[in-house]
Amino acid sequence: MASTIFKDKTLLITGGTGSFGHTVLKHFLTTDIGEIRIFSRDEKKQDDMRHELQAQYPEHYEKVKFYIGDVRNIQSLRDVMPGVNFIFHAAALKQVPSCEFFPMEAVRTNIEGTDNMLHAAIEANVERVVCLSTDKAAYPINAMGISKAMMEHVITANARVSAQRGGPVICCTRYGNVMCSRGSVIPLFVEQIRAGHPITITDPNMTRFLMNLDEAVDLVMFAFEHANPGDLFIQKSDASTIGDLAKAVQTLFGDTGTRIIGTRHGEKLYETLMTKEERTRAEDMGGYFRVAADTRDLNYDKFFVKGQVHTQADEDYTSHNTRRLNVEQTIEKIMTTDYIKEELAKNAQ
Ligand SMILES: O=c1ccn([C@@H]2O[C@H](COP(=O)(O)OP(=O)(O)O[C@H]3O[C@H](CO)[C@H](O)[C@H](O)[C@H]3O)[C@@H](O)[C@H]2O)c(=O)[nH]1
Repeated sequence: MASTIFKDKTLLITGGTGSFGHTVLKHFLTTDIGEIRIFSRDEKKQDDMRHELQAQYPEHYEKVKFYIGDVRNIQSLRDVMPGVNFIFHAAALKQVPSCEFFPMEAVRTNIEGTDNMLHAAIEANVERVVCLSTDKAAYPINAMGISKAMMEHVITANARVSAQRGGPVICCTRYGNVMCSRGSVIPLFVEQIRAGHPITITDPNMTRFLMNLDEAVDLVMFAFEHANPGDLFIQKSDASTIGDLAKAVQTLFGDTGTRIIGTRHGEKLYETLMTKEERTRAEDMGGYFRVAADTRDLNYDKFFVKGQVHTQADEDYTSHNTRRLNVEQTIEKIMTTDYIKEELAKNAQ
């Protein structure tokens, strides 16, 4: 990727050892970017990443610097900030079941951690911050989604203050399920098939937006380039039913039967990427929507205008009403991931 905007600049990725961080490195490491800082808690994951980079990118790996820290600890964020130009904030607790059982942990990492990061970024005069959220934050019903929804509000509030003071441009992205990410359903199906077990389906009629990691990075890059303070960016995404997703995986890896297990804690039948209320302020930008922040202050009286007041659009933008992939198209979509390509290559050996 040619990225002159990043020439000689320093990019910080919080939660940088995860799948998103790996994909950002794949996109940026060989460009003219100056430095990439990986900030995360787990020294083992950092060490693994360091060795991987040394082997894969012998000429570029020294651009990557590792910082142990925790977004819950603002001092560790202050320590990583000097010299940072841009931030991609990916650090989060993102598993629905674990947040359900430990909701305060989600509060500490997703809400307080994001507030800490933004304060440290504002203090350090960073130029731009893009935060990563999830569809589960729209009309949230589980602790993970609720914590991410609050995170989005923390982002909007800090973006407003930062803009007033000429500080960093802070924005947010929201996306659906990243196919084949750690612990997600596609790798689970593949393992079940390999073990000769039937694959476990919660509800064949459930739908999910399907996105690959490159698309997630593209969305973050789009937000980075186009953001006004407080904007929320959403990528238009396709979806499939879990029944069709299961058939797609079985077509590629074999059919060992299916077993219905029922909906898990905190799950929705479908996900919402953009609510009706957000749609009234959304701008269609082709492959993306921009939902502008509400820039009014608390003095509402002065904004009153006569005439029709739009408070909601007709419909939410959901995984039920977006473009629905059939089994063939779902196969094509999941084939875009490195995971599926690598696992099919193993099968061929
Ligand atoms: O054995 C299973 C497990 C899951 N599913 C279904 O498959 C879909 C996807 O499930 P995942 O567990 O892969 O993903 P979730 O939608 O539950 O979301 C989880 O995985 C996402 C990966 O993109 C994010 O990490 C998110 O935060 C995390 O909670 C859901 O409809 C789920 O009901 C099954 O049919 N059978």
